[in-house]
Amino acid sequence: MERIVIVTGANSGIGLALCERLLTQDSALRLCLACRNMQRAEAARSALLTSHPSAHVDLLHLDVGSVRSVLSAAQEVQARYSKVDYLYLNAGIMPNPQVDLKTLFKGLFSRNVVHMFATAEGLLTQQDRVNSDGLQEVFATNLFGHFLLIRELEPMLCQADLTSSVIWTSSSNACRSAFSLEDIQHKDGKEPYSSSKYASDLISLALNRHMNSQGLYSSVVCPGMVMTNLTYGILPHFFWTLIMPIMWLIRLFTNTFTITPYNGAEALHWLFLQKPQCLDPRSKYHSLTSGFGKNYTQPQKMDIDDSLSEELYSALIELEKEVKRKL
Ligand SMILES: NC(=O)C1=CN([C@@H]2O[C@H](COP(=O)(O)OP(=O)(O)OC[C@H]3O[C@@H](n4cnc5c(N)ncnc54)[C@H](OP(=O)(O)O)[C@@H]3O)[C@@H](O)[C@H]2O)C=CC1
Ligand SMILES: CC(C)CCC[C@@H](C)[C@H]1CC[C@H]2C3=C(CC[C@]12C)[C@@]1(C)CCC(=O)C[C@@H]1CC3
Repeated sequence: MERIVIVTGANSGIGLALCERLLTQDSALRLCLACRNMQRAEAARSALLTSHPSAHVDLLHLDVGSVRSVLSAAQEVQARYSKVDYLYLNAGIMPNPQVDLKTLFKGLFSRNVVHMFATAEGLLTQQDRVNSDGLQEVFATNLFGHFLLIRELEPMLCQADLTSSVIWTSSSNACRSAFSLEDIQHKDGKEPYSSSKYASDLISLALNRHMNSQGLYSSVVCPGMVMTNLTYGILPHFFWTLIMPIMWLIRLFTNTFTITPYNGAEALHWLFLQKPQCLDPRSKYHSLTSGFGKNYTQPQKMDIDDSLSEELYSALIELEKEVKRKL
């Protein structure tokens, strides 16, 4: 039977590289690029069809940061397909990032240097804003829109005698200290990105608890440090060009500098090949690249607990009711 794969944020970076890899793996699958900008989506589709002329590539308009858009995209999916086998929740933003240069230079000469380059913990802040649904934009895009999408697609993901995989592109920057149950949208802090990624780790665990019995399995991935539009937004372009040789050098000391979108998509691709029932709901699957350029996937236990994940799950269900009431 034809497998249906939906990828959010598929028009660039890791999402687009994943699409390329999936089509190389299985040219018979039906790939749906779920994007907010249809011009960019069309360009991505053309690029994919150039390398895979007989592939089935559909486009879906989806702005994950907008409740209305998520609801209508979910309806469109139900009208087009009879089921969804893989749902890659990959779209993400990091608006107005700022690097704390003092922490960076201190870190460079400390024992924590490898950890700092791997996670950027304490190194990055962002300026968030409220979107037209009255939600914090980073939370709405990176977490809540995707959560709503899963909820709306439940009948498509939970089919009798079939399993489905929901795969979140999380991050090594997901940090427990950035997340608070009292402020799930991270209105009051300066690390909304880190908070939203930690929340996705928690939600994945809760989804497994609630949905495994219906055939839905959720996993989280860390693609490593990848050069994409998102990372190019952190420092000026010329600076990245200047330090690029240093980046390749850093790879000799940490396997988390995957650098290219192709390498970053390694774990996302690897999960496509696994039986979802055999995966560990408490592990994050990391894309890693060795100093010699060899790609591999490694699971690492996450710093998450059941009660926190359950409380966040309930909070999101409540928020879902609230936003739907307001429509
Ligand atoms: N690059 C890195 O080092 C790392 C990235 N990640 C995560 O990987 C994922 C992919 O990012 P990456 O490839 O790096 O960066 P890109 O900016 O290249 O890709 C992000 C994608 O998400 C899309 N997107 C953003 N907002 C929305 C929205 N509201 N609705 C629909 N699509 C949206 C973008 O579309 P558009 O082109 O229209 O903006 C784009 O296609 C993100 O979740 C990111 O957090 C995690 C760890 C490390
Ligand atoms: C080479 C150095 C002299 C300068 C680079 C320092 C920082 C800009 C980077 C060090 C670790 C990086 C990192 C990310 C962004 C760029 C760094 C902070 C991410 C936060 C990008 C998005 C993620 O989800 C995780 C990445 C972790 C590592």
